[in-house]
Amino acid sequence: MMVQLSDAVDELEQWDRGVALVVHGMGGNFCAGADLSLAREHLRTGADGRSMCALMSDTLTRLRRLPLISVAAIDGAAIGGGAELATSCDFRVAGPESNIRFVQVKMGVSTGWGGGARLVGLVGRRAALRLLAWSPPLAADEAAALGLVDAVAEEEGGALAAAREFLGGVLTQDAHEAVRAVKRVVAAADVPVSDRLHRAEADEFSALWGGAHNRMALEPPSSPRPPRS
Ligand SMILES: CC[C@H](C(=O)O)C(=O)SCCNC(=O)CCNC(=O)[C@H](O)C(C)(C)COP(=O)(O)OP(=O)(O)OC[C@H]1O[C@@H](n2cnc3c(N)ncnc32)[C@H](O)[C@@H]1OP(=O)(O)O
Repeated sequence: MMVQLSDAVDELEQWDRGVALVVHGMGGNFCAGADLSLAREHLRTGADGRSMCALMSDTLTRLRRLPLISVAAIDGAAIGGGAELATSCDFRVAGPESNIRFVQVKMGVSTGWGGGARLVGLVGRRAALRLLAWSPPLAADEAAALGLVDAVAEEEGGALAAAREFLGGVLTQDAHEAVRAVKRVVAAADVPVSDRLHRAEADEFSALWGGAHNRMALEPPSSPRPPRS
């Protein structure tokens, strides 16, 4: 999935007539983060963790810098890397029963895909630290109150339709080139800072990935693991 996402962003970078993008999940959840089976079997060391961060940080940064207005349509769970993916979009629209949870600390790591730095930008320093260090499951209305979610759909399963509605004004006006231009202007504003922060975040992640706490947290649920809350 990570490679597919990167390939999808490659394609979107070539889409010169587009103006908007909605990122959504399938099967009732937005995204459950990294594939835990893959991580258990094939991503065992800090060096593996660094490679994963390099790919995902690059992919999500490129997604964020596309000259398209991007909206994450969040029904169900956006967990771990899924929460980081949600922060890489320009806006988030969530179902009323959705939850966003940064479980990284429970997994024995920090954020590593640039989501920590983006979260500070979205909700501020104190709220970001609370969401990252305590890992509470964040309900849609609380996420909206923090400014992490921009609109809450009327019913669960309705995030995709609500995201389309959210984008309505941008899609109907005859100013595609101008919208792409303002998105490029906004995206350029955070380039030097975000590149430096994402490297530091990947360093923190890879120093912890593959460590004892992380290995235990990656075990299947039947095995002993540290409590999540
Ligand atoms: C690189 C680290 C990165 C980070 O934190 O930065 C990560 O993303 S680590 C991954 C963090 N994600 C999780 O810990 C997700 C754990 N899963 C859940 O909380 C739930 O499964 C949930 C809320 C996504 C869905 O719950 P629901 O009740 O709807 O379904 P099930 O729990 O029965 O799950 C169905 C099926 O999917 C498998 N599953 C879920 N998440 C993952 C995952 N991340 N990787 C691989 N497989 C996953 C789950 O085991 C079930 O499989 P089954 O064979 O049917 O038992």
